[in-house]
Amino acid sequence: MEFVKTSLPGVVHVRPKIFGDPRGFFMEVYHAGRFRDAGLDLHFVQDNLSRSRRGVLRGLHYQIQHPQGKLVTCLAGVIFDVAVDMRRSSPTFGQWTAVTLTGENRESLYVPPGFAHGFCVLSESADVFYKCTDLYHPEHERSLLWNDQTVGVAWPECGEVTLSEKDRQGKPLDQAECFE
Ligand SMILES: Cc1cn([C@H]2C[C@H](O)[C@@H](COP(=O)(O)OP(=O)(O)O[C@H]3O[C@@H](C)C(=O)[C@@H](O)[C@H]3O)O2)c(=O)[nH]c1=O
Repeated sequence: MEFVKTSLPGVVHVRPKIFGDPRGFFMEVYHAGRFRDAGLDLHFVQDNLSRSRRGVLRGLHYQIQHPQGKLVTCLAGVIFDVAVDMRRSSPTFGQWTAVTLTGENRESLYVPPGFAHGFCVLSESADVFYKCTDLYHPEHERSLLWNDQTVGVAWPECGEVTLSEKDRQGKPLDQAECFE
C-alpha cells in the first residue's frame, strides 16, 4: 500500500498492493495500522455505495457540521474524483485536486473533513464505495457549485452532465458556507 501526497496537504492518493494469482487477486482496501503509520489515524462509522451512469456528476458535497473524512474507491468503471479545500484559514483554501479512480487501478482517494468532494463518471456506469469518518447529517449537508469559476475544477469531457436538483442549486465559493 502506497500513500501518495497530492497538491492539497491532507488529501492522500492511496495505491494498493495487489496480489494476483491464478484464482484472481487480493488487496487490502483499508488497514488501520498502515493508514496510521501514514499519518491517517481514522475511525470510520459509515460505508456508502453508489452506482451512476456516464455523465453523472455528484458533488461537490460537504457537511458544515459533522464534517466527514471519506476514503473513496471506485469498484467498477471510471471516475474523476475531486476534493476542494473549504477551510478559509487554509493556505490552499478554494483549491482543488483530482485523481482518476477505476475498477482496474483500484486506487483510493482520502478526502479529509473540511473538504468538499465530488466525482463525475467517465464510463458507461461506475460503482463508487466510500468509507466515512462521521455519519450522514442531511441538515448540515452543503453543495459547492461543481463548475464554479473561482474554483475552476478542470472536469474532463464526460458528455452531457447529469446532476441532482440539489447539485444544480449548489453555491459558488463566494456564497458558500465554509469552515474557519
Ligand atoms: C449521502 C447519503 C444519502 N442518503 C440518501 C438521501 C437521498 O434520498 C439519497 C441520495 O442522496 P444524495 O443525492 O445526497 O446522494 P449523492 O449525491 O450520491 O451524495 C453523495 O455524494 C458524494 C459526492 C459524497 O461525497 C457523499 O458524501 C454524498 O454527499 O440517499 C442516505 O440515506 N445516506 C447518506 O449518507
